[in-house]
Amino acid sequence: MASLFSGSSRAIRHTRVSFSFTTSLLTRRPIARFIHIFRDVAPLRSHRRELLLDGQSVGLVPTMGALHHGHISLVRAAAAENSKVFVSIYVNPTQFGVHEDLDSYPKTWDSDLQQLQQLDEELNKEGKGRIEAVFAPTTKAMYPTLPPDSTLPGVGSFVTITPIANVLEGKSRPVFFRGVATVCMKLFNIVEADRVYFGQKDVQQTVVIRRMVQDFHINTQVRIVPTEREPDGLAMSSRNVYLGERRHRVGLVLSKALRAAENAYNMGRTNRDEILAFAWDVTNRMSMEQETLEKTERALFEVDYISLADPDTLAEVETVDPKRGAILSGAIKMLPLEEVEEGEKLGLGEDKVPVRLIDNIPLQPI
Ligand SMILES: Nc1ncnc2c1ncn2[C@@H]1O[C@H](COP(=O)(O)OP(=O)(O)OP(=O)(O)O)[C@@H](O)[C@H]1O
Ligand SMILES: CC(C)(CO)[C@@H](O)C(=O)[O-]
Ligand code: BAL
Repeated sequence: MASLFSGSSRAIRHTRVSFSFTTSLLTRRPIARFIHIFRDVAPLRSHRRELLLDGQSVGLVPTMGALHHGHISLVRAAAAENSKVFVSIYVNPTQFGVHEDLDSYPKTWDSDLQQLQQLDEELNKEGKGRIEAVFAPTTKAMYPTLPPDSTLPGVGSFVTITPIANVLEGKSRPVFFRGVATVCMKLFNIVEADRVYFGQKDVQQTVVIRRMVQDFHINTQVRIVPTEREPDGLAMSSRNVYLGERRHRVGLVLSKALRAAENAYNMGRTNRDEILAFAWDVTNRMSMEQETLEKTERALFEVDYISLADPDTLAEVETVDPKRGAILSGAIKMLPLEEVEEGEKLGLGEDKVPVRLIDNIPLQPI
């Protein structure tokens, strides 16, 4: 098996193979095709320059790894309208608060590469754009001068997008969007993609990124890809691996609550309190139901927020303007299980890790 590295000596030397085959029209012999892996900025830039001179279009999919179908759908969207796709995999420290789950964030490098390799082979068969490179930078490459700082005062160079970054997720995670905007600015400057791809699941992130691109005149198009869900409706998320069967089942309360509120809007309601009452009814009932159960049967959760907000500013709205639509969103924290049963299907970390779940439904303008 060949080792995998980009054309540069400074790129990662990873012992796994990551290549797919493309067939030469002349010889009909398979030609090994590498997905380049870059760990540093300079070799990626020189490769990017070659692609530019060759007239190739580039789509960038920023991720933190632990890839699932949600990420795959972003890569597919990128491959549908670009000849080359770059996927970044980097668990960015500055978007995690000091007490958040940076250390326990799932890391599945081998499986990530395998998934990308398999997807690239599918894209080849479908005649779509191809996965050209994975950018998995070191922290020194991403934060070249000062080490990344996650404290609120924050020493270093940061991008802040206010007031959008201060509400909803930003209220509970005060450094989150500063970290996201900062790392995305770096990624956009490094890759200089024609288009960048983000998931609807992290709706506030999409609003922050759109605003950043507009305000800083970044020369890229922002594309938003619909939320991929499990068959039961749970929004896919890398953190779902921490949910065992019990917390997964109870965690569905969030998507059900938002769905109930969406139905109220679709039935003609536009008043905030009326719409949100349907969502709160679902979460309150589930909460009460869980509290009556034994510790070995229940999964407790806390609702952080349920919001009805303007699609562009995420400011809360009193009435939905049907011409603008709105964003219904919510966040809950699944608490660790108090007691587990023998043989119970547990998540990674045996369901002792609290898990924050977020979800949203865009209320479409009519
Ligand atoms: N279910 C999903 N459907 C569509 N896009 C998704 C989904 N989940 C994540 N994404 C998008 O993938 C990109 C990378 O996200 P990330 O790597 O943080 O994964 P994640 O599943 O959101 O992880 P977590 O929420 O646990 O941090 C983001 O643009 C995110 O919105
Ligand atoms: C956009 C992102 C990759 C920045 O670290 C991250 O916030 C994510 O995965 O959604
Ligand atoms: N998907 C957003 C990254 C985070 O929650 O940290």
